[in-house]
Amino acid sequence: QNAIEVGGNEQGLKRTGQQAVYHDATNALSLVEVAQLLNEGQFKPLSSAGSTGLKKGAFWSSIVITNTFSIPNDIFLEYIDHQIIHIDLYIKDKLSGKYQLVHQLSLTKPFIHRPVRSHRFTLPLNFSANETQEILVRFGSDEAGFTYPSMRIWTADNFYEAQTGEASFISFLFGSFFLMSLFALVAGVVTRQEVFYYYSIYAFSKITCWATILGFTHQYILRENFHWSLMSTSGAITIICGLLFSRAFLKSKQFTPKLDKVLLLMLANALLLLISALFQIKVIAIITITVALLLYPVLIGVGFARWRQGSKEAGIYSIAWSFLVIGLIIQALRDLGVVEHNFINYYWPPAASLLEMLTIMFAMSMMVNRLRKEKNAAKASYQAHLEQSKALLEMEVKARTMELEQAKSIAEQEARKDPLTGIHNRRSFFERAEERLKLAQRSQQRCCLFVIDLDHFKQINDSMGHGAGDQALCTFTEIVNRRVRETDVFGRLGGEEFALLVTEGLSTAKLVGERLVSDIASEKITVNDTSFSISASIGLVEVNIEYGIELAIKTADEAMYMAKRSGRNRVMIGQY
Ligand SMILES: Nc1nc2c(ncn2[C@@H]2O[C@H](COP(=O)(O)OP(=O)(O)OP(=O)(O)O)[C@@H](O)[C@H]2O)c(=O)[nH]1
Repeated sequence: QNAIEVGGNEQGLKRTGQQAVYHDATNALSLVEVAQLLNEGQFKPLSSAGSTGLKKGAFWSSIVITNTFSIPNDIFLEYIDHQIIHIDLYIKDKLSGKYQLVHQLSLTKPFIHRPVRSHRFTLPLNFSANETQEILVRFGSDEAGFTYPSMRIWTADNFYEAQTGEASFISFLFGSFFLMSLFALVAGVVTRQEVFYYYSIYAFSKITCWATILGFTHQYILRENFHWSLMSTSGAITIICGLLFSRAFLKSKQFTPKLDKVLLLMLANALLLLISALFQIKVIAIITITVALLLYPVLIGVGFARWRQGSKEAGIYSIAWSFLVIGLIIQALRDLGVVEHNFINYYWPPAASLLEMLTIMFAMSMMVNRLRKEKNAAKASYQAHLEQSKALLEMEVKARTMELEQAKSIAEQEARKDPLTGIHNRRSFFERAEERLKLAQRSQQRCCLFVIDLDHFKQINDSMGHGAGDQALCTFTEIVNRRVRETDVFGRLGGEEFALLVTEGLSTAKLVGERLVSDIASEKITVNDTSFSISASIGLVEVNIEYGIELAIKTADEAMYMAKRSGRNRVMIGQY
């Protein structure tokens, strides 16, 4: 077997390689038996690239290393993947020719037992000047597991320097997850959108998941009691959080109910993974985690379906989830030994996870923007609706007020009218007459007042009936109305007694009165084929405006009675 030459500046670029590997599928071979197999030439190059794939038992690797340095050299062998259950390292004793156990590292042991405090298994070897050491390494897992039977070769100083660089990258990764989790939590409190809380928990679960898978939980938190099942547990929690977040963000239950059923199945599978991890049932854990990861692309489909329905942010979500799925596919290809392990495919899954979270954050900012726009639009439409209702209400109030005013004015007019004849009633006559007298006083006009009473009206009622009496009253009103002018005030004082105020001097008024008497007497009234005529007695007085209307009425009334006494059907002038 060719020796690997190491110098004083090894930077982890050289590997112990997989040139001489033996698979002990029974996991029962002793060190002596394995050394025998090596001597018999049973150690062969590994057929797959890097990883052994999911296999039971242990893998043994034979390595020969020569220190080309002419002084002693401290060399570190670093296992290339995050975790393995057991690594045992044996060195051939130069005197006895037998292999002797030098390091026994195990994931189940407290972290403190590791000879190098690193999250990946690292085994130190001391070489004297130009020394060659024959090494056997046993890579073991309790049941079936992935193994990369190769290790990076470092000189101690370079190893610690590289660790510092890696720590910066990890700090950035976890710091970003933490900030996103915190930011989403605040956004949840502010917006009251439960999707932000899901995102916050999901982002936080990524920290616990990657910290556990990459070995930091063992290094810093659970130093005493770490178990492989914690990796599955943290993975299950992240898958559950991711599914819960996705269902809330994509609203799959509402808009893609069929695909949502698949998501529920995925949730059930993730729960089974969680339970099998908690109860440390490795076979079910491996099956369920494989199913979970194989079904991950379904979420890209749900996002795509929602995007087709018009949700832009769901499209961005699909892109984000694609980053994660591509990362996981690369990891799977590496784990299965299809592609060679390298630094990029080692860190791509957590980096893709960060890229996924950042992209989803962007999708959520789009969602918030959309919600804000929708809220503003709803507010504007509500405002418009409110203003429209207000305008309608104002119009309604105006119309109602107008109707009321009209009704009021009609009622007022009605209140002033005599219901039978339609002329002013007593109260209205007095109001109008007073107004008229004031006007006349201002324009120095003369006014005369008639008090008119129908003659023997009781007889009409008694002989022809009340209806005929009413008819006579109406006909009488019409006759007077024909004679009155706009400036005159004509009203019914009560019963068959009327008053008429005219803006005329006494002589003209007397003529008017006589014409009225003759008009009334000459009018024939026909009720039920029976014709009859009426007559009226009129008392006339020239109004002394200073004395007011009441006294004028009284005086004219007396004159009217004089006319009655003098034989009726005539005009008599009264004196104050
Ligand atoms: N049909 C009718 N009759 C009325 C109305 N108002 C009052 N009367 C009647 O008018 C009559 C007035 O009668 P009297 O006061 O005795 O006077 P008269 O019969 O006209 O006699 P002289 O005035 O002396 O000519 C009464 O019979 C009242 O009932 C009315 O609105 N309609």
